[in-house]
Amino acid sequence: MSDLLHISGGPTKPEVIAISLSKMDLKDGITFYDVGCGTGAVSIEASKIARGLKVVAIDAREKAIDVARQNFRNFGVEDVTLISGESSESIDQNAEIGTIDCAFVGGTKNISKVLDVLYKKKARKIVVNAVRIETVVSVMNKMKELGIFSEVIHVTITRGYELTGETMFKPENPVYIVVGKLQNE
Ligand SMILES: C[S@@+](CC[C@H](N)C(=O)[O-])C[C@H]1O[C@@H](n2cnc3c(N)ncnc32)[C@H](O)[C@@H]1O
Repeated sequence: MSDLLHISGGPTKPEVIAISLSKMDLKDGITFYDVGCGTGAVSIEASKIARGLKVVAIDAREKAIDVARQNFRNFGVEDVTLISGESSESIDQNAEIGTIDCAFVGGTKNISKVLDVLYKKKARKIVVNAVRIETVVSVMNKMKELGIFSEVIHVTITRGYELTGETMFKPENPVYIVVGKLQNE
């Protein structure tokens, strides 16, 4: 198996991906949006959970799209549409977008507009990762305004590493996971 190609800002830590995806109830054949996909690591893990996942991966950085494309090829993610652009505009303008079952939002620029557009497209489950407290508060407030706020989780990971033949632990930056779902979910 190839190593995942990295890019600045990514990949999302595997433990954070695991918790985020556990909130989505992924099932075979559903449509999964990776908003601010970076390396594509989240879509790759989601594809391991649900066979036949239809992935739509969006990033505003051309470099991220190139890296994600290579990672998808290397990890055998086949049913994937890559979109280069600002996600609030790309999702809104893409007339072909049908159902959005689950959306993972790892890139929070213009987050209020992104949430508006995901709500407009009736995304059933939305999971946002954020690291800045101001972003967390605005995501929570926006989800409450839309009537979709479900829960917020603060995740800290402390990873062991070897030091002089023994084991020390080093904390990584905390991540907040904000979950939104449509009322009937
Ligand atoms: C923290 S990185 C995402 C990491 C990714 N989940 C991974 O595992 O590699 C955030 C990414 O979101 C993108 N991004 C942020 N806001 C965006 C937006 N509104 N539309 C499209 N891409 C966005 C950035 O270009 C960046 O590549």
